[in-house]
Amino acid sequence: MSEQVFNEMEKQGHEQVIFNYDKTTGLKAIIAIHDTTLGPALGGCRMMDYESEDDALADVLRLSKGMTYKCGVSGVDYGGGKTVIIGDSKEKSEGMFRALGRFVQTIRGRYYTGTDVGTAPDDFIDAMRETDCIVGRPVEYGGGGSTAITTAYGVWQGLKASCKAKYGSDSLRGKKVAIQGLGKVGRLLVKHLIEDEGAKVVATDISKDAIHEVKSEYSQIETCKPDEIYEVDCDIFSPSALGAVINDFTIDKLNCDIVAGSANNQLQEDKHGDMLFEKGILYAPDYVINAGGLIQAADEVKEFNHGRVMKTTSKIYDILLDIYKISKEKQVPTYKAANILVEDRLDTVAGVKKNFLA
Ligand SMILES: NC(=O)c1ccc[n+]([C@@H]2O[C@H](COP(=O)([O-])OP(=O)(O)OC[C@H]3O[C@@H](n4cnc5c(N)ncnc54)[C@H](O)[C@@H]3O)[C@@H](O)[C@H]2O)c1
Repeated sequence: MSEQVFNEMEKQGHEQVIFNYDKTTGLKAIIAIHDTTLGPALGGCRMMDYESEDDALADVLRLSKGMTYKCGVSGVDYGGGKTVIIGDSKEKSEGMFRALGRFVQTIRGRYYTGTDVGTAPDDFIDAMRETDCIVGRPVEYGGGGSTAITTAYGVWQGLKASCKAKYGSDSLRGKKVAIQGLGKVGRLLVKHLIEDEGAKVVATDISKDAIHEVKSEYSQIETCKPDEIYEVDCDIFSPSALGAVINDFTIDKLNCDIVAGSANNQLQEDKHGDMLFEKGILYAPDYVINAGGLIQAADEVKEFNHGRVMKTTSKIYDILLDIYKISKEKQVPTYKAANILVEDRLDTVAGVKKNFLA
């Protein structure tokens, strides 16, 4: 087992993997720190009933590496980390999160964590009793509140940059955007598109209530059935519900010039990013365009400031333009261009840091 772990760490470039077991609560948590070139590692804590410890380890290694790229591209001074708790999220307890807090504290500021799938901001109130290294805190505890506002703002900026790259102008006036999912982020995106841009919106959701609520505010939007959204004749398809929506079954249905939305892991596999590129559909890499929430969480490490968060989030516009430029110059799909941008930043910062002792 340990040989396997080291092989994987070497292959994926991890710095540290910590196995934590608390004998009082039975907490089993793995913390992975991928890369701290840019600063302390940052990444949420996922709680899942993994089928095996190997599955949990594979997940934490994959997710922590992903955080290095997400932090790197967003311009924040943090590296990639992640925690997984092995267990049923219905069986959470104060003790478990206090124990997690104590383990995180032992890493002494090299890693900050917070909520992810299976955990909620309130769980970390217990962890905060034992550690200073918690982000995504409830507002009463110095947190920034819902990240949906920042995320939707960043997605809006990303849509504008994508239009600039594709059509030469960043105006969305008259552009048709097909939105999949009218949840916390999707409905705020509708607001930006209608009120700030004068765009046309076609939207769908599996929840009739969600559609009704958004329609009652913006009667001008069109709606369609959930499985019809891929085929809508539009300028931009904006996934804002689920992952893996760009896949073998949907890709030929797409009738858009741009794919740009908030959902995580939109490409089922990398090859689907290659296919979008070959079809001439501009893809805004998901971890870049949806980085607003991460930027907000990172800001909490110092002292949350809404204005600063929005300012940093607005840079998603320029970052995407840089990625599109690399993609065009090197003739590589945009998801690969984003990785090139991050790796260049890591090399530069590592170089600067080793030049002399500051
Ligand atoms: N909230 C954030 O700050 C944030 C940050 C980064 C990424 N994301 C990602 O953005 C996406 C949206 O986030 P959210 O916070 O709005 O989530 P949410 O749960 O509030 O909303 C998701 C919406 O999608 C709908 N939906 C589910 N399956 C659907 C389907 N098959 N077709 C159409 N609609 C469907 C749901 O009914 C719900 O209304 C998620 O993928 C999330 O992981 C969110």
